[in-house]
Amino acid sequence: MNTTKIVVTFTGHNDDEINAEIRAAKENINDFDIVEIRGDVFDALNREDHAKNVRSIIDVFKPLNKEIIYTYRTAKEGGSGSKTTVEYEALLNAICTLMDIDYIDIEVNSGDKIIASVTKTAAEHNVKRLLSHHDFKQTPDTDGILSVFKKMDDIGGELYKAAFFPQSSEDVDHVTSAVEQAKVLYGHKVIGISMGELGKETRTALGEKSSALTYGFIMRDAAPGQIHVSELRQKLTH
Ligand SMILES: O=C1C[C@@](O)(C(=O)O)C[C@@H](O)[C@@H]1O
Repeated sequence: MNTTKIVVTFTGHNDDEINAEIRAAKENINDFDIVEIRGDVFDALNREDHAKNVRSIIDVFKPLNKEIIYTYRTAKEGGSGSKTTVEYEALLNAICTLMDIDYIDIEVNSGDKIIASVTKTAAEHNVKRLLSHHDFKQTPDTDGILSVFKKMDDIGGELYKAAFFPQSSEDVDHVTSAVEQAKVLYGHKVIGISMGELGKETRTALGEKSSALTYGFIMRDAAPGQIHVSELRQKLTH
């Protein structure tokens, strides 16, 4: 049986875009299990408006039994977030404290101090940790990817996600074999993504090579190679 959960990534910047995404997601309600809110797209907004947008998405989808991931993807890791490390830490702590979310995405390269601080706040508010690592330029070999998952396991969290950009089909294979081996070591908490056209197969992998989560879009892709959630559901069901 396939156990990969489908995440829909929301990237709307303003009320109109967010409402359009909410409408489209409600029309495809069976095609995803989790909503990812990308807080970095609200970077131009003040704190109140950022919070209002996050809450407006949570308020629709929690009652519909969808889990929520809050992600603030920094520019260093391919997002549009330009907050300083101090602001990043404060934002993640505030979100864990104030919002009814299930998972907080923590970039493992953000440093021990931030990870420890967000870990403490997340535990106090029953929020699970999704540790993440992204490289939009290249892909290490299988051992290199396994060392990223090992670092995550040394820190500890409920989900470990690593996303890389492939230059060749061998790079894609490095991701799938690392996922397969990391699952043996750490269980069904590993997510491996090879981005772009070349890596699309990693988003619909089944069986031993499957990830705990796969990320897709409802209106527009949030990362190269993302697939519409309806296609993900179809591919993962058949
Ligand atoms: O890390 C990930 C995965 C992702 O980058 C992707 O390739 O689908 C999309 C992001 O929104 C998410 O936080």
